[in-house]
Amino acid sequence: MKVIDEHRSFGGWQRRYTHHSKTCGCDMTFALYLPPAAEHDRVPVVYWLSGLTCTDENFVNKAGAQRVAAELGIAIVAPDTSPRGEDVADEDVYDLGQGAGFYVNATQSPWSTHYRMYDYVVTELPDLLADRFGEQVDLSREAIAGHSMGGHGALVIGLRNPDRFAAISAFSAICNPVAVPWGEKAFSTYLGDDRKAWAEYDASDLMAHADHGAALPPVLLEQGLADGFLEEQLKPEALEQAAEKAGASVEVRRREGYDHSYFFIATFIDEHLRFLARYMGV
Ligand SMILES: N[C@@H](CCC(=O)N[C@@H](CSC=O)C(=O)NCC(=O)O)C(=O)O
Repeated sequence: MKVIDEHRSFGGWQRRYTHHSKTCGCDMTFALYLPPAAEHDRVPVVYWLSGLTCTDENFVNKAGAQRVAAELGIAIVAPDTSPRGEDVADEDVYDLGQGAGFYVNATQSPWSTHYRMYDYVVTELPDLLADRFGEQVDLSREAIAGHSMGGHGALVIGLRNPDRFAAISAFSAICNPVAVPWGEKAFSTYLGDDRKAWAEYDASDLMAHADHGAALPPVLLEQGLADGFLEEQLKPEALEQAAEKAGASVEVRRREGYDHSYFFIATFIDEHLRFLARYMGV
């Protein structure tokens, strides 16, 4: 593993790392913010999953999360959004291929060779953190967050691993991907035609069929009402209905005038990190 960039930030360190991923079969990049508290204590970890077209850098450079992460004493790890490289399958569109991994384990050729973002985020990345940063981060206190495609990833990963993740934060999330164009396109390409396989990666479906909704991690979902993707792609109402059916805790905050951009995320990221921190015992 190599450090490829580092900056002092609010008394801590914002770094980028590259490493070979066995799961994805290529080099992967991730960003890690370590707050000043990590110099003397093991701090809880928030995973941030970004959206379509993003790398590990968008959140780090645009969300302005470091100030409150430093204050609360939490680490934030932000992986890239897909495997990358010349040998990695791709499409010349923004919503499929590199930059659009959708946090699934692909089963269809040629995607299944490298596109294993679910396993990368759930297993390989935490194992790497435990191995390399075991004195700085406390992996018994984890929470997960994300935006748009990454909001979908955070919801699915959090809901499928309720014993691991204390809480879930999502901005402008794709809440019901099996029922919207972005999700239908990605899932039919990566997972094939069997819609039963799709349901394992649909937050609303997972929540609606949960045995014990009250045992799921609490969700805070932030949604701008001037978001151009809201009607066609995001469907927060499907998650709310599923939560009601399951008895799960989902709070959707609808914000007049806010769009899909990082200006929206930057406005409310402090509240979301405080929400996650509370459930991680900070
Ligand atoms: N057609 C647009 C769409 C790309 C876009 O809006 N990406 C969002 C995430 S959308 C859902 O996953 C994003 O976060 N962009 C990066 C940013 O820094 O704003 C396009 O190609 O631009």
